[in-house]
Amino acid sequence: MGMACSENSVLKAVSGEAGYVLEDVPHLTDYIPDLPTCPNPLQFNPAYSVVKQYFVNSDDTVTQKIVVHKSSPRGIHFRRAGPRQKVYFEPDEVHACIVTCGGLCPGLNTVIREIVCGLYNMYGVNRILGIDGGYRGFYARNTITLTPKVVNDIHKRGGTIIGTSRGGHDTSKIVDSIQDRGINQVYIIGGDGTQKGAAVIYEEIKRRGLKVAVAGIPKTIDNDIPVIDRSFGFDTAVEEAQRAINAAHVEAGSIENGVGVVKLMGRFSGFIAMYATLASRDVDCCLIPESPFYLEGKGGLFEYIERRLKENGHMVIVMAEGAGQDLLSESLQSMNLKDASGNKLLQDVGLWMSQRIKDHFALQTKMVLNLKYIDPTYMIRAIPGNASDNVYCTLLAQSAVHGAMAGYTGFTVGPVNGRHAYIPFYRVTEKTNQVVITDRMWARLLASTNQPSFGTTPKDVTEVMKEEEPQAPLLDGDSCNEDKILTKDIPSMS
Ligand SMILES: Nc1ncnc2c1ncn2[C@@H]1O[C@H](COP(=O)(O)OP(=O)(O)OP(=O)(O)O)[C@@H](O)[C@H]1O
Ligand SMILES: O=P(O)(O)OC[C@H]1O[C@](O)(CO)[C@@H](O)[C@@H]1O
Ligand SMILES: [Mg+2]
Repeated sequence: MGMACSENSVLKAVSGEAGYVLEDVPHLTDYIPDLPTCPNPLQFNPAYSVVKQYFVNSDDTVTQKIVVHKSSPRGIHFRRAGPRQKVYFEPDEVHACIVTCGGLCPGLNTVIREIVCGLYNMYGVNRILGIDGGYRGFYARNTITLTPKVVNDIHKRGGTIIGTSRGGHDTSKIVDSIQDRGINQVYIIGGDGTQKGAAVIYEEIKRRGLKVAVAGIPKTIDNDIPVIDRSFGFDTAVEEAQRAINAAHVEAGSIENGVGVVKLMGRFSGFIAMYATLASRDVDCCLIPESPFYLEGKGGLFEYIERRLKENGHMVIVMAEGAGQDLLSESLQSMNLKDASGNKLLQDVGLWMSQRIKDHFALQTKMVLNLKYIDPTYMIRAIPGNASDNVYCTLLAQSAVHGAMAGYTGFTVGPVNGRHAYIPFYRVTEKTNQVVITDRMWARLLASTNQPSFGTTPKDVTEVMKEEEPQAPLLDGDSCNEDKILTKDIPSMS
């Protein structure tokens, strides 16, 4: 049973006792009845034969909310990812393709590698194509044949061996190409825009009644995709950012009144800047889009820089690229440029800020200032995934493969409170996660940097808390995953 929800997608929800809700993902049998099944070939695989209860129980679900109160309803759950006893594709029937879209991210090649190896080694599938250069590659480019041999070493390289792009999403041309090539499993790796694109591809495939499974693997270096615990590549990016912050610290500490400014990625969310700052401990000020700040006057950034230099002789500032964009557009003429996907192009806040700091010290103070600006933006994402991201990418890829083989479609995969789950597209595209500045993680950061609150007084924080979380006190990271949008509309189906 389902009900209409946003755009064309149908909310497949099942409710149980004590406020339990399963937000399920679509299945090919929802629109193609009587599809034949066959036993999962994994049960004959010697590597897995020793594993007790290797197959996921068909009732297993993963809870979205891990912190609950005695009287809380059980809340939203997602279907647990993993291999099923029955599959809906014979191995030699499968013709899979993989596409990567949006910006680069460490671990992209690992996901590609593990989809290919998972399909080959676990399910005996040997027809897999890479779509060259993102969505437009479906209809504008030749495909790339992917085998375990071709992908063997690619996890050691940054980037994506099949290329990526922004823009160029023409749904009907893409689905025509899927149909013409006889593709029946589509693995789509990309960020929020890509997952929106995957959702419309799934809708069109369903409309045409095709036996084609569409699986999304969420990617974003900014770690701003809701529901999932974290996105792959984020850990690697934070680690790589340490090198830039170290360099800024060494430079600043070696010269009179040295200031190191480091700009990191994060258009709308400051997760990379926040985690890189917390990890480093050398940072005196972290500026993110979620936390407004100002430059001049009492309690402003310039006053803080002067004070830190007088106290300590040097300082390091880390900024997310989306921080202070309001200040920038006030002083520069706003350009309003967009990339091919329609994302707003930001102006270089790091350069602008560095110049403003230099001007302030030259014109308003008698202090010497030595400022070094470091912009490692692309260096933190054009590298291979680290060990932890590589393991994570393997699980994501295998979860996607198990899901598609089991006939699920129109889903994205990811860990929810540590367990991999199949999540409906709308859940990961309906909003973007941001750092919650009333959360304990941001408080930890402020305690570590000692930066000013820039007018965010305890009173303001209390007000925000009253509005945002009526009864939940500061739960670590929990408020990032709060969801208030669809749950109230779900009808009871018990
Ligand atoms: N609403 C949408 N419907 C269909 N396709 C979309 C939509 N939004 C974006 N796309 C397509 O998805 C692809 C990737 O989008 P985008 O460039 O915004 O990157 P992304 O997936 O959000 O990743 P990131 O932001 O991490 O770089 C593009 O080809 C774009 O045309
Ligand atoms: O310069 P590009 O390739 O468009 O990508 C830049 C953007 O991609 C992101 O990393 C998102 O993936 C943003 O943080 C950043 O602004
Ligand atoms: Mg995006």
